[in-house]
Amino acid sequence: MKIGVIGDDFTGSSDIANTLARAGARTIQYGGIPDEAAPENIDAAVISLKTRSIEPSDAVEQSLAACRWLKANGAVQIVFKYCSTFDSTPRGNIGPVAEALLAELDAPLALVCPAFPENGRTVYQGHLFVGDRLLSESGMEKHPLNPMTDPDIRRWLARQTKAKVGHIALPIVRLGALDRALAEAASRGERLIVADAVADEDLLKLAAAAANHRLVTGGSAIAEGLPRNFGILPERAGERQFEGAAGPALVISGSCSSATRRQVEYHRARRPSLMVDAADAMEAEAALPRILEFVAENRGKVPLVYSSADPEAVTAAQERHGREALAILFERFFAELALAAIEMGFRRIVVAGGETSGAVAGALGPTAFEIGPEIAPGVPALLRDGEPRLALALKSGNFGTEDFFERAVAVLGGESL
Ligand SMILES: Nc1ncnc2c1ncn2[C@@H]1O[C@H](COP(=O)(O)OP(=O)(O)O)[C@@H](O)[C@H]1O
Ligand SMILES: O=C(O)[C@@H](O)C(=O)COP(=O)(O)O
Repeated sequence: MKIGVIGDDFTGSSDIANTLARAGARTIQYGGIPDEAAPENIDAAVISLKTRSIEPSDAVEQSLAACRWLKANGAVQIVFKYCSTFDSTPRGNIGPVAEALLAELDAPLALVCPAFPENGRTVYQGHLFVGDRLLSESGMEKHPLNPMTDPDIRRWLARQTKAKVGHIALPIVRLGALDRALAEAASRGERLIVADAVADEDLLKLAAAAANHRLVTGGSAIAEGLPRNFGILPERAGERQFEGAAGPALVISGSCSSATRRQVEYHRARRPSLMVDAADAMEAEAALPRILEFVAENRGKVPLVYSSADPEAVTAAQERHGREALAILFERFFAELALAAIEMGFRRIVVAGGETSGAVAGALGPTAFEIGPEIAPGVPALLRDGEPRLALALKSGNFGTEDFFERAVAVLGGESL
């Protein structure tokens, strides 16, 4: 293995696994730190953690354990994957984890590259944009767990870490003067270097400049250019084949992002759909049988079960029940629902929401996933080739077009779009 990735949530991990596979790297994605050794013939392994919204000290501990497993399995370069909208709070966890990984890898510095131009996330003058809006005016300022209220990534990151934060501006990236800029940053004692990037070409230049870096941090798009540093070329991506899984499909949505709420509306207008509210999540034992009955009745019709709600409803529910307590209850509820549906014979599962996906994937236990075709930018189909064989699409809240759920169900069944 050449590249070892530590992902801070499950959907983000499948996003970067997809990018690496597209770039020609033979990639495997693990749910958690595996018990066994990595296969000999892979180029990249992605360990999906669920560390985005936990205590910083826990996130550091788990990330270091993942880093050690990857190093022990031959990884030459470690990538710390976080969200392209830099999802974190003033306490972390991006800063504390990045700082701990720098120390673990004895690395002088690392790039900080959240930009993901294909999905509209760009960094300019150290500020993160989503489309033509600053991050803090993009809807992310109302995220249920990590409201992103400051678009200046340098300032936001500096609140999270003692490591000195630097910045490389777009003209330096474009002029190809990166080696010198990085050497100067190191001489100033800067350790986490926020890099401007507004197009894929910028990220390719940054990836080339990071060829000898032990640690790279960022969203998935920085990974497009990393395999070629090891002589791995995109042509191999054509070798990917995917049969998918046969069997009924279920869609679960715990994301409250605006893109997911549009997807829920689209699906609701066409397919059987049922909303789960805070009271259901709190009384899961009573609510689950009713919801499973709905799922069973609609087997074969791609039923949707969702808790996605608008920001006002989310805030009201959080004020009543507590933000974290409620998040945990919904996540546990959806994980149980997914397991019960699999027990009932469902074989294609689509989940919207990073934390929600992490909870569902976590309930499947330590698992290795094969990376299938891309359903939407940043979202691959995944296959668990165990007993039973399952096809999954685990979608970041913000990704995908309106009709994502039905597209996903088709791809998971082995159809090409
Ligand atoms: N109706 C709701 N009210 C409050 N919190 C909710 C509601 N529905 C889902 N949640 C919680 O909000 C969080 C959404 O995060 P996540 O699943 O990562 O979605 P995204 O990918 O959009 O960030 C989860 O922890 C989920 O349990
Ligand atoms: O980088 C991204 O935007 C995604 O890969 C990602 O991390 C998604 O996180 P959620 O929106 O919380 O699913």
